[in-house]
Amino acid sequence: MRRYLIAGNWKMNCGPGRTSELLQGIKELSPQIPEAVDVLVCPPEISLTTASEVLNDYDVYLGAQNVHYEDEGAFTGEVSTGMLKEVGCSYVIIGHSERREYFGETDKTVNAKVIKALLDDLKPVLCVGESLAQRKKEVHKKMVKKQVQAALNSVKENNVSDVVIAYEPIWAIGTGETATPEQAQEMHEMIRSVLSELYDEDAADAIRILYGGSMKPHNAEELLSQPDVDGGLIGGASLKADSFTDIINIAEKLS
Ligand SMILES: O=C(CO)COP(=O)(O)O
Repeated sequence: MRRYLIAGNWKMNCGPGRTSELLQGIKELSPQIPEAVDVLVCPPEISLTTASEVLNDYDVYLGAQNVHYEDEGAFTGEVSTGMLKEVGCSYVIIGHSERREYFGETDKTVNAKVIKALLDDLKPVLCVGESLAQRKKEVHKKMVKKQVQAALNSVKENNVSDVVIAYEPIWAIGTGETATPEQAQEMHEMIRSVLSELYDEDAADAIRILYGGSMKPHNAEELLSQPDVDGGLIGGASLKADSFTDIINIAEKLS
């Protein structure tokens, strides 16, 4: 049985001060994280240390939004897996469409980062998803399949269960437009079938596939009810304590 993972991608929002306030707000609204649900927050790098201190022994995982695939060296502006672990991260988002679009992330770098994260015991949240033009041309399944295959190249069956995949149609990110539950399920099912071509059935079955793209309290229930939707990677609605905890509670109700 896959556990729901409700993850907040804060993007370039919340310095240390706001991070502390937002996490305190979440703690107040949800002093006890429901047992059946895993919760993850991914603040900007500059706020990870503060987040780690505020979270302390609160049952919420900490993640970063990016990582480099080398251990150290002359890579201005980058951070390594070791640094992220040192400040308490256990997850890292890799290959978000914004990084692919604005920062030159490619299938090749995404693959190198996924491999490095797994090697160093960080769980990658691997993002895939098609653009509106690709969906209109009806090549979305082909594109997403290719992204999943490329990102998991050389990833072995014995540690693939630590990978989380986030299907995020680019046309639904920050637009208020959400994939319908049927569209989401269709893509998640396709991704799972790609996983079962690469790995045995049990391994493919254990991998969590999150939906991302304008997930809000009002649409979370129908999205999370889909059999292959195992959680959400939430942008805007994760920046408010009440909407984020509402989605956590919806996941608990469905568990
Ligand atoms: O990109 C996303 C999460 O990674 C989704 O962002 P929104 O929830 O703001 O659409």
